[in-house]
Amino acid sequence: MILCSGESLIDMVPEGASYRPLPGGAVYNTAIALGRMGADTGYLWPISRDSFGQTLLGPLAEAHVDTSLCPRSDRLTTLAFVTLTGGEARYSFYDEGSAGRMLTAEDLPQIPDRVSALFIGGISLVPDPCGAAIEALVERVRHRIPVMIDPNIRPFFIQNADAYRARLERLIAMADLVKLSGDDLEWLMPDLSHEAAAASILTKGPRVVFQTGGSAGARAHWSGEVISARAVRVEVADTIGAGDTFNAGVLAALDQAGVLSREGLARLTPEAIMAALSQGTRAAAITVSRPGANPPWAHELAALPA
Ligand SMILES: OC[C@H]1O[C@](O)(CO)[C@@H](O)[C@@H]1O
Repeated sequence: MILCSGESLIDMVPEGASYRPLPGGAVYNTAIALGRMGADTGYLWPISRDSFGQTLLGPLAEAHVDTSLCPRSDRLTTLAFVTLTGGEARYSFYDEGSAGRMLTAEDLPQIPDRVSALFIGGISLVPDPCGAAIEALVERVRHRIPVMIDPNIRPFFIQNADAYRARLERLIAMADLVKLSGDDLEWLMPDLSHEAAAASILTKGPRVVFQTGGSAGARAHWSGEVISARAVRVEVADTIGAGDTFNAGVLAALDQAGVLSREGLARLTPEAIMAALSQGTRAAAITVSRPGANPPWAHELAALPA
């Protein structure tokens, strides 16, 4: 089971003069996308007992995502108010004292043996105590199973840039797979080109660094090689959840290829990486073609022309 641990929240997406509440959160979106693609998926994050908590549980159940490891909380669900400029999304987060933000390492459940990979990322890596809790989780499992991280950096959310940078450095050094967008790479290494920054991250420990570039497609930096995939051309509704869905495509494809394990990643092939890039970009194309983070089901992915 691929376990996803990180924020779920409600995206308040502009609609006319008002907002439409839609389930979201980077890691939640990845869990939903994995479940919809048919991968054996679990989710670990505090779920509020408020009505938005119920709203978040519905899609997880529909996508057959195992939520038995999710602690329940009397604190509120995080909200993200979204501004859209030509489909490009920006976020303002309301997470002070929320169910997710207040997760501590002591709240973490025992991780069962059936968990075969861990995916982390998003704004939950930024503040404490939840950021420290995720770090503790990674330390507990990383010797047994592969870890993928997508920091999905939201600069306005970061209050202590030095502490966050230090945390990302530790997490990237512990991770096997890293995904970064062009914006993430610019934030991390403003003096380098995206290519050079991604290649440099590869030297910090991960086996593969995935670099996404929106309509320019995606690349994988691996063992001295760069493997590229073109983006699928679609009419963009908004970019919410594109990277999150890409991550799920990558993980699902590596899982299907039987290489999503510590030993498996040691025998990665260019073909397996290409299949991962292709599934990631195809899945992301469907998500951007519709409002909010609404990842594709397996049949929708299969129906997308090559
Ligand atoms: O998690 C932070 C934000 O990023 C998204 O996941 C999109 O990538 C949104 O659903 C959420 O508001």
